Amino acid sequence: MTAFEANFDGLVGPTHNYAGLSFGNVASTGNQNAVANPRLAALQGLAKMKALHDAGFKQGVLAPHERPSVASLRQLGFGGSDAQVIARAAKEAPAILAASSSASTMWTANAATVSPGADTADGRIHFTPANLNNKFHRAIEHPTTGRILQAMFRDEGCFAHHPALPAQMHFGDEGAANHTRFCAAYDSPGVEFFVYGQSAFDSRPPKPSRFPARQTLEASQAIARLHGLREEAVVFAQQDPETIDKGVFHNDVISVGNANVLFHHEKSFLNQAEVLAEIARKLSAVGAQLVAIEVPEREVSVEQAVKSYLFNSQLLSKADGKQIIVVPEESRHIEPVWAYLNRLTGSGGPIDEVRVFDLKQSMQNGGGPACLRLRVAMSARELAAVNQGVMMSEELFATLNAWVNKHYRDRLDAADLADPHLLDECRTALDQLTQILQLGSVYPFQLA
Ligand SMILES: NCCC[C@H](NC(=O)CCC(=O)O)C(=O)O
Repeated sequence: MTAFEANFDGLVGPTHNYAGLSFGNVASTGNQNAVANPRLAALQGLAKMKALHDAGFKQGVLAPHERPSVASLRQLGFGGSDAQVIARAAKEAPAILAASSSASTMWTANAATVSPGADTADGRIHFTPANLNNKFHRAIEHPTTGRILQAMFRDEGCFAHHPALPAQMHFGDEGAANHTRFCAAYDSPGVEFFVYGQSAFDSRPPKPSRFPARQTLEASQAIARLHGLREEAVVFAQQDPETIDKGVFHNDVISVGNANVLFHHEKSFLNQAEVLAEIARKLSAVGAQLVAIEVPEREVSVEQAVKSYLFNSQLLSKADGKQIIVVPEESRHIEPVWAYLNRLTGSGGPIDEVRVFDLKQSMQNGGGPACLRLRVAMSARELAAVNQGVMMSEELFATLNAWVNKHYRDRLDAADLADPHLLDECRTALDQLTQILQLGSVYPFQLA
């Protein structure tokens, strides 16, 4: 194989907690004030990374951010020393302190949109960090995310970095969670599939009525322009607004694609038949045959898909050409979903193996296997140009496990967020992490 898809998983940060911050994400609001275990969360994520590395897949690590974000709190008028900033926010605005403390950067499917070099006008891999404009706790991620991505993908001959789109609802962008790429091979031209929740400048198409549509058509179109994608190799589709109202806050909760396969629910997109036909037509022009695996509502309902995160799975291509589906434990516990998975892998189709991971700490905030990873399709030359400090290995796994066990608490609730020591613990840990991952200085406390 001369080309690869590498998965960069978000390492869970030391402040992982359940603050109920994401209206429209039913797991997040449903688990508000549950007690979190940041150490376990990080170890669960690392175990998935290591298992996929051991199975022969290219696996990297994306570093967490400095939290609480003192800079954000200062911007909102909390002053004094760092400890005073936290004490004032805890007293006057605990909800804002909680939002500034979220470890939400673990969900790296929302870190950026990435277009491989085979698709872009200049042949480089293009990255645009997502502005995550719909939620305050996520909107503060992109400046540091951009610095970390640049520290990982430094080689200007291979990688191009754009700033996030304007931080405005018209250009709400949630990154790769709403983006899929189909192809015959990872280093041959593909079709990039952008799924949006609403059009910001056109009021005619239907919109969800209960929950927000986070991604706009106009944001997706801007990314396609910035990355220099060919019109004949791009498909835009609107997510079915009724499913957004049932808790499908990102497209990766209702569909997942890899190579020439699109695994999706019957209720994923508006005008679904036309969308699938357009993907198939554009994909055949680049030499691949779309295999669309559609799960009917009568076999797995949208509600069961949201509870189980069946579609928030990873599809990974094996050397034999078949694909593994990586699902969370919750998929095993919902009977119709597990029965479906068994039929799927026994059907003789492209997906012939299931791997199950316990990611409960992340799942309780609405983040499954697919949310935790950012995909970058690369040639062998591009892969060699990545900062090798972030690539998973036996040694890095052992180092990161020890690092987590040394620095992370095993219990964190809302009251703990007022503890000024938490910021010190986070900074000490991250300072070491940037050395382990060879990132240089990327955090506000390192740049001050
Ligand atoms: N791709 C999965 C993203 C999950 C994320 N959850 C959160 O931010 C919940 C945080 C909290 O409620 O504490 C979100 O909704 O954007």
